[in-house]
Amino acid sequence: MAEESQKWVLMVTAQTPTNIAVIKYWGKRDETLILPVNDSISVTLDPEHLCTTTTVSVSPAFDQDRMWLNGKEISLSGGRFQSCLREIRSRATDVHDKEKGIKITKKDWEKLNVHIASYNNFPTAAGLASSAAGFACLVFALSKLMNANEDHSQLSAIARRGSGSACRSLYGGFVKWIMGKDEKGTDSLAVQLADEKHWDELVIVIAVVSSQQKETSSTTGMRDTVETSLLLQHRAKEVVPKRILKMEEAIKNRDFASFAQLACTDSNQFHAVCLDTCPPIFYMNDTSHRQASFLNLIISLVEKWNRAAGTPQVAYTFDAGPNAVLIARNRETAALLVQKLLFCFPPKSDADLNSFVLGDKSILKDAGVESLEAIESLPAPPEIKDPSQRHRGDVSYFICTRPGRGPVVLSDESQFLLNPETGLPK
Ligand SMILES: Nc1ncnc2c1ncn2[C@@H]1O[C@H](COP(=O)(O)OP(=O)(O)OP(=O)(O)O)[C@@H](O)[C@H]1O
Ligand SMILES: C[C@@](O)(CCOP(=O)(O)OP(=O)(O)O)CC(=O)O
Repeated sequence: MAEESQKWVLMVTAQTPTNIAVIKYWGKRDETLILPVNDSISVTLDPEHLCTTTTVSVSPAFDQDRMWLNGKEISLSGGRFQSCLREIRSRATDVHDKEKGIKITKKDWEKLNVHIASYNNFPTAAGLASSAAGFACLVFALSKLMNANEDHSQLSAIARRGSGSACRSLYGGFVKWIMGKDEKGTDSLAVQLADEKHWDELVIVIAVVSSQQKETSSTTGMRDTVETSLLLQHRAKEVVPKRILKMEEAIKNRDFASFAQLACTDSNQFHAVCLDTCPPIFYMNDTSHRQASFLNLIISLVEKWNRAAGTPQVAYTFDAGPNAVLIARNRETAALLVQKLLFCFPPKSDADLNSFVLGDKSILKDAGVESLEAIESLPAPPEIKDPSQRHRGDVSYFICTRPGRGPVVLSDESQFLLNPETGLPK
């Protein structure tokens, strides 16, 4: 270790995307190792719009491991954080920073403490996969700091110990989490099926209904499901294995009809499995009649539209919360989708369009909706039964995004979350 001073601080900052499952992970066969009961497939979302940024740092001056999440110090004592830290430390190798004159040997890493600061540019624990982006980013950044020469699949198996879905955020594009067979979980890891450029016409629109933290966490929910649902056993054994093969084919061939049909059916079955749990879990209409009508409307709109068009235009999928994720086959369809959504779910009258539609705002231009007045004069979608009923304010905001890239290291110091001199939050 650099003997002369205790002052040095070495740090790495990384940025990692979230992902949305199109074949869902729900249920563990091993709670501690986080081993799933079935394979799953996801699309990585563009980190330009939704991402986690994490700075990790090391210094002989740090007297314990510490972490700040979204500016607030949190405890690292939980088993999931401890597993990730332990697994990465055990793979650390020698680090030599010639510029700073710092040498850290493999053995030193056992004694050195780390400081971690992380920031999600979207709501945490609200069903937008913050744990996925968060743990993927933590593991990726630590692997760079500690020079753990593992490939992304090996890192994904470590991120899995933080949160199952996190393993899929180690890659961009289209990703499969292979459940694996090994009791120790060494083969339960993510692989990339295709990168984000393979199918870059897809446009993803997320309708955020509630940014509040949800009532039943995924972890507790899926534990109850494994214990009580017979439907889950059927799903994991009979349904998902076949669906995974079909979804891989659909992605490979950019076959949107098949992709959409599989994604919608799988989301619906995931929620059926939640209902089949004792006590039942209502992720899709958790808190209010308002939310239930939002979901009915969105699903029936997409289903009717797809049927009328003769082939699917849009896929929907819902995770462990009421937010809707809609995947449009191309930009043209996405513009139509945005028009229909804005007609049905206009913002409150005092809203500002700029904070109502986030992410890739250029879709608004394509949709011809560049002002609040334009939303008011949109034509009623033919799929809607009662055009006089507009559900004003039911959607908090929309995020327009697309399939995106995997983790990257950031070199711009202005994006670092820790002070390079002190290793404390900026
Ligand atoms: N940036 C981050 N770095 C490390 N851990 C994080 C980060 N963001 C969130 N987490 C962890 O994930 C937890 C939230 O996970 P949870 O599964 O409840 O919500 P979510 O991931 O946002 O929603 P969902 O999994 O349903 O999509 C936080 O309490 C924290 O432990
Ligand atoms: C509905 C899901 O989003 C469930 C995600 O569950 P988590 O990965 O959050 O659960 P833990 O492994 O217990 O941390 C479906 C999916 O992402 O595949």
